[in-house]
Parts: sequence; structure tokens; C-alpha cells
Amino acid sequence: MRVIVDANIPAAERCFGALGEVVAVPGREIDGAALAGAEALIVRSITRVDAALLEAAERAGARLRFVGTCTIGTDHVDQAALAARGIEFASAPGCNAEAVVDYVLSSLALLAEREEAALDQRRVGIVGAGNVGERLYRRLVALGLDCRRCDPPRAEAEPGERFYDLDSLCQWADVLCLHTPLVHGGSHATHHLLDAERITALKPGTWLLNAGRGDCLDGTALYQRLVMAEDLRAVLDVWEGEPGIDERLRRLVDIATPHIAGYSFDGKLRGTQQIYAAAMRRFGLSARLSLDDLAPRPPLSRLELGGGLPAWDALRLCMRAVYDVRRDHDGLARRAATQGMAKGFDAWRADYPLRREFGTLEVALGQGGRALAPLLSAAGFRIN
Ligand SMILES: NC(=O)c1ccc[n+]([C@@H]2O[C@H](COP(=O)([O-])OP(=O)(O)OC[C@H]3O[C@@H](n4cnc5c(N)ncnc54)[C@H](O)[C@@H]3O)[C@@H](O)[C@H]2O)c1
Ligand SMILES: O=C(O)[C@H](O)[C@H](O)COP(=O)(O)O
Repeated sequence: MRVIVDANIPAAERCFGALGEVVAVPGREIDGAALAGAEALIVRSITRVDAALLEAAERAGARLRFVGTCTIGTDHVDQAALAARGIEFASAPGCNAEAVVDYVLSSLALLAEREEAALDQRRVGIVGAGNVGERLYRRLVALGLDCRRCDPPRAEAEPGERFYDLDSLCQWADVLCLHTPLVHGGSHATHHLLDAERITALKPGTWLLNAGRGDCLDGTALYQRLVMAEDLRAVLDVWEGEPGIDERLRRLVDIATPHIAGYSFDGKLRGTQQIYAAAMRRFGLSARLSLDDLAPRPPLSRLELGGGLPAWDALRLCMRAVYDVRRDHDGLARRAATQGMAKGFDAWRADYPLRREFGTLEVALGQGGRALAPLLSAAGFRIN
């Protein structure tokens, strides 16, 4: 069997080699011709799998029976077009959710440091409380922050849980984190969920973060607000028009990264493993490789802390030892300057440096350091 995989999928040969010949193709170059003779297609989010691609693939002689995306988001896949052709589809829910939460914590800690603000005094509104948003909510609450969630689909399905409507959340929050999928129609559409009116109405001093999908936020309206009055702090990982994003907006944003919030090696491997398991099931084979078989030992697995550091400084130190969002912000800025925006955006993602999750670090607390345990463990580190 011929299996076409996005070249940015780690451990693809090791996993999908069990099905047959694995051919790696850059995600933006997967077209009908690339799918000639293929029976399985494994993508990430940059390959649009729609009726046009499937028709071109059929003309080129593809006989697709399985399509998998090693990502959480599925807005790039026309699932109805797949179902109409009897092609099974699988995505990887939750695979990189921990990484996105690490990204958010790293970004908020950096803003707090730059603004000389106490992070635990800020009120956080989370829009979209799914795999990512709910994990973020739990970690922030455990860290002592006052948090509220907006998630109308969950509010309808879970009448016992407390959720807030978006407009009141926008007015209440000092920090607004967007973690919604891109949904175009229906009663809970998210395209431009943060539209010009809502962006204009944000309180001065609000920190706004989007790590959901770029189209959930009106980038032109954000640009206008930032140009008129630099009274918001903005963190954008996702953008309208990726990879050729608006350079003027990138320059105005405090932390600007190229859709890498979920790019921990652990998260990518989890995505690969989930789709490998689904593909093996589809073809009646048993999946022998677990995540433990695929994940290497992290380069930094243990850190020892004594006493003497204020708790939030100790936390920042541990976070930066594992992941520092400044590296991704600077990486995009440098590549955009030397290669142009679209190429630079993709270049940083394709050559992404190894990144592990907070949960891979064990922190040993020596004499005087024991008091740090609750905060560090709330942030996701393993405490010894
Ligand atoms: N930046 C990145 O690297 C990155 C990584 C992972 C996921 N994502 C994006 O983040 C999205 C969320 O990820 P997830 O794993 O939490 O997905 P999920 O499907 O587990 O959760 C999405 C949540 O959003 C809620 N929602 C839907 N419409 C809403 C609306 N109008 N207002 C408020 N909430 C709404 C849903 O009810 C659900 O609880 C993904 O769909 C993906 O597009 C981005
Ligand atoms: O939806 C997801 O899982 C994330 O957005 C994911 O990190 C996207 O990664 P990409 O497909 O861009 O490699």
C-alpha cells in the first residue's frame, strides 16, 4: 500500500511503514498528482483535503481508503466529501493540548515580567473550554488565578457547570485567551468571533491571546486598535492568511509566533501515534507502537532547586528551562526579515527546534525549596 504523509510528521516511517511504502511530501505540496496510487493520506493542518483534492487524486489514480490528520483542528478537512466517497477519517483530539497550555503560561509569564505585573492578580477569561481551554483553566486555577470560561456548546450540554457569555467575559477579564475551533456556520460559528466591535470594546490594558485559529479574530480590527492606541498587549500564534500573514500586525504584536503553540515534540508524536492507531484499526492490523516507544528521553529531565527564590521567579526559571516563547517570537522575526513572511513563517515551523513539555521535567526540591511544590506542580512540573 502507498501512504502519503506530510514531511513534517515525526516518526512517520516508523509508524506508517507497517502499512506499506511511505512517501513524505511537504504539506503545502500535496496535490492530486502527489496522491497517485495512494490508499492512505496522513496530513497536518496545512493540507486542504476537500472535494477538489479528492477529485484530482482520483483522476491521478489514487484509491484512498483512509485520511488522518495528526492535529487537533479539523477545519482543513471536508469530512462530508470523505464520507461521500466512503473514505474513513480520523483526527487526533487533545494530542498537543498540553503544549498549547505551556505556550500560554510561558507567554503570560513573559508579559507579566515585562509589565512588572503580578500574574496571579489578573483575571483570565478563556473562550473555548475544550481539550486546550479546559486544561488551561485547571492549571491557572491551581496557580491561584481567578478564571472564567465561555463555551456556549458546553453550556448547553452541561447545565450544572458555570459558563459566561462572551461579552460579559470580555468586560470582566484582564487577560482573554481564545481557544476555539474555526466553525463557519450554525448557532456557534466562530469566524471573527472577536470582531471589530468586540475588539474595540476591550478594556485598555487587556492582554489578548489567540492560539485557536487565526480566522476566529478580525486581524484588521486588531491592527487598527493597536495603531490607534497601544493600550492592549497581544499574543498571536495563529493568523488570518497563514503563512503570508500581515507583517504590519506582526510588528505591533507583543508576542508573534508562527502557529507553533502546539509544537512540542511530545504533542506531535502523540498526534502521529493516535493516527497510526486509527489507520492500523482501519486496515485490520494491530498497532504495536505506543507513545513510550516513540518518545525519546528529554535532554533536560531533572532540575534541583534550593530555597531562596521568590515562588514566581522559581516558576519562571523552571518554565524557561523547558520552553521559552521568546525563541519562537525571535525565530519568526528573523526569518521574516531574511526570507520574506510566507517562507519565513513556514521555515521556522519546518526546522522547529526540539521542544518538550513541562511535564517531562522533574523538579527536585532541596532544603528550603519544599514550599515551592504547590506552585510548580500546579504549573505542570513533576515534583520530587
Ligand atoms: N495554535 C496551535 O498550535 C493549536 C494547537 C491545538 C489546537 N489549536 C486550535 O484550537 C482549537 C481548540 O482546541 P481543543 O483541543 O480545545 O478543541 P476541542 O474541540 O477539544 O474544544 C473546542 C471547544 O470550543 C468550544 N466552542 C465551540 N464553539 C464555540 C464558541 N462559539 N464560543 C466558545 N466556545 C466554543 C467547544 O464547545 C469546545 O469545548 C482547535 O480546534 C484548533 O483549531 C491550535
Ligand atoms: O490543530 C492543531 O493540532 C494545531 O493547530 C497544530 O499544531 C497545527 O500544526 P500544523 O498542522 O500546522 O503542523
